[in-house]
Amino acid sequence: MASIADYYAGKNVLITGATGFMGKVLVEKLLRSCPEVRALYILVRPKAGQSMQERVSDMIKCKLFDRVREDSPDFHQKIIPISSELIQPGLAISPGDQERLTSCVHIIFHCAATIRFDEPLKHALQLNVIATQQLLSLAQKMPHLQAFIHISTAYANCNRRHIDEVIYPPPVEPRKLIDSLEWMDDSIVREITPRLIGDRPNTYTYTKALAECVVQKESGKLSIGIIRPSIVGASWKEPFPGWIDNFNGPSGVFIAAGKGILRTMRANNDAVADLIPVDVVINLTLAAGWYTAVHRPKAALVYNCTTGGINPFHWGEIEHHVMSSFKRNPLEQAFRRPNANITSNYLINQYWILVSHRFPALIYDLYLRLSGQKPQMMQIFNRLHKAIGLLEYFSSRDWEWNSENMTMLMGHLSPEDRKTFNFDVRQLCWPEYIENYCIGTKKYVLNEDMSDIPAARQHLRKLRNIRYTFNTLSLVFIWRVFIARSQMARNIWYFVVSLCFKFLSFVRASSTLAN
Ligand SMILES: CCCCCCCCCCCCCCCCCCCC(=O)SCCNC(=O)CCNC(=O)[C@H](O)C(C)(C)COP(=O)(O)OP(=O)(O)OC[C@H]1O[C@@H](n2cnc3c(N)ncnc32)[C@H](O)[C@@H]1OP(=O)(O)O
Ligand SMILES: NC(=O)C1=CN([C@@H]2O[C@H](COP(=O)(O)OP(=O)(O)OC[C@H]3O[C@@H](n4cnc5c(N)ncnc54)[C@H](OP(=O)(O)O)[C@@H]3O)[C@@H](O)[C@H]2O)C=CC1
Repeated sequence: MASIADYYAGKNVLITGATGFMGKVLVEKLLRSCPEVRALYILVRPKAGQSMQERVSDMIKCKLFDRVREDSPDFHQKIIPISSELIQPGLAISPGDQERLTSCVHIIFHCAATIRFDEPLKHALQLNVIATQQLLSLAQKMPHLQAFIHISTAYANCNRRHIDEVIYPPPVEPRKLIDSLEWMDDSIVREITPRLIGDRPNTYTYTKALAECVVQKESGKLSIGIIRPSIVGASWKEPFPGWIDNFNGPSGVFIAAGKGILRTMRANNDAVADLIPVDVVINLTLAAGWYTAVHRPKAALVYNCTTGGINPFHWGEIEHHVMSSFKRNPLEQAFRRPNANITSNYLINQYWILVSHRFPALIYDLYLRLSGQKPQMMQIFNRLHKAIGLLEYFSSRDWEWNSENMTMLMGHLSPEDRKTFNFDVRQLCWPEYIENYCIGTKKYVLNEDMSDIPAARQHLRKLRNIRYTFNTLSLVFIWRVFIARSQMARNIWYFVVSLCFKFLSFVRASSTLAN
């Protein structure tokens, strides 16, 4: 049987979401490990004042593409951007481009989605469900299409504790929901959203579940694979360890903790933290594309792409490794020393929010005001609390995913493909991965230089000294206030001071004797 790279040789691949986190890694890996692939058609929209072409040129200049640039400097010639806005009718693809795509595409990877947890339902539905439906309609017009790979999420069915590699019945018939929301005012939709999403935490997981059903409906006509990654994190090995370019999922939490801003968060120490490196997800995705095209399974195959059942790691362990990693490799200009704790107790968390978030923010904003600057810390904390509040659902619960199809797929790969498209997470060493992840957030998300680490360490020492001074002054202040008011407090104070003197005299005497 053809190897994965042999299969992709001469193939035209269509990718949505190629400018996103996972899409970029997919494009890079395809070009690097399947150098004979004919062309990658990527659906891109103009954004933030940049044309489609400008966005793609910026994308391929990024560090992620350094390795493929070295191997084949002309790699960009294989990337063919197609203008498309996925929430428009017909995906806003011009008739000429539609014809071009339908006549040549062999395989589709559908990565585009809105992954925001606070997305209004109508928009999430338009992008995650209706656009998927439109892409499937386009796919059906492609005579050479061999596989349609849809990227879902392991949390599409997070209202269940045990999740098999099956498509569960939808919470509502997608067509009915689409028809009803079409005529509804945004304010009405906002009001009924909690009722509609029911026991799911947000519109993202809800619409991703609906999208799976939409995809399943076409599985009689197309060869389909559905990839369900859990929490996608920085790369494990490829193209280099620790590559990450966004604040999503745990990355923003790690950075906020590394900067000393985040000191407390609600999470269950003993719950499995189902992180999965992005390169593992992409390797599995490419292998699933190959398998789907070669074996043409009759029903859509679902791949739960998770680590918890194979190589579990827990939030408590993550906390420990993140904190120690940022102490070894500190971020620049930290607000406080990194020292975050997770707790599952609501009240304890609220207490620490008050003491370790709100109080320091208040003092710092006061300092900014007094020095003629604009206060900003309270605002930063308000945004952080909003983001953390949306993530807590996932860090406080445990799920069990069955990942038999991942194992089955691995069994079908040749020894060579198993190395090139490695998704065997049994080999993942978590402490090393977390260390590289934290360094990756520093280097690639915050663009900080590793050569500045000594200065960052010096800054942490300065912060420690400020804390010691502040604590000492506070203690003295509190005692002085008490001493002025109560005889008993005064007695205790004199007792403590005399004890300290006695201890000091004892130390001095014993050091004189020793000399
Ligand atoms: C105590 C510490 C120890 C560490 C151990 C414990 C760690 C526990 C971590 C728990 C993490 C659990 C994560 C679970 C996720 C599972 C989900 C399932 C997986 C998926 O299928 S999808 C991927 C996940 N999706 C997301 O993560 C998206 C979530 N984000 C949002 O919904 C929105 O961004 C949010 C949070 C509502 C904020 O919206 P808004 O205020 O409108 O801000 P913007 O998004 O426009 O961003 C503005 C600006 O801020 C940057 N940003 C975004 N998030 C953060 C952040 N968390 N920290 C810092 N900065 C952030 C963003 O990049 C923007 O910057 P610009 O420069 O572009 O303006
Ligand atoms: N990140 C994670 O932890 C996980 C992600 N997933 C799934 O993986 C897939 C990729 O996620 P990820 O890469 O992290 O997401 P990103 O947000 O990084 O990327 C989303 C992509 O979709 C594109 N897109 C969004 N809206 C439109 C639109 N209206 N028209 C055209 N393109 C659009 C974006 O384009 P643009 O650059 O123009 O905005 C971008 O390329 C998603 O399906 C997600 O559900 C699953 C599990 C976990």
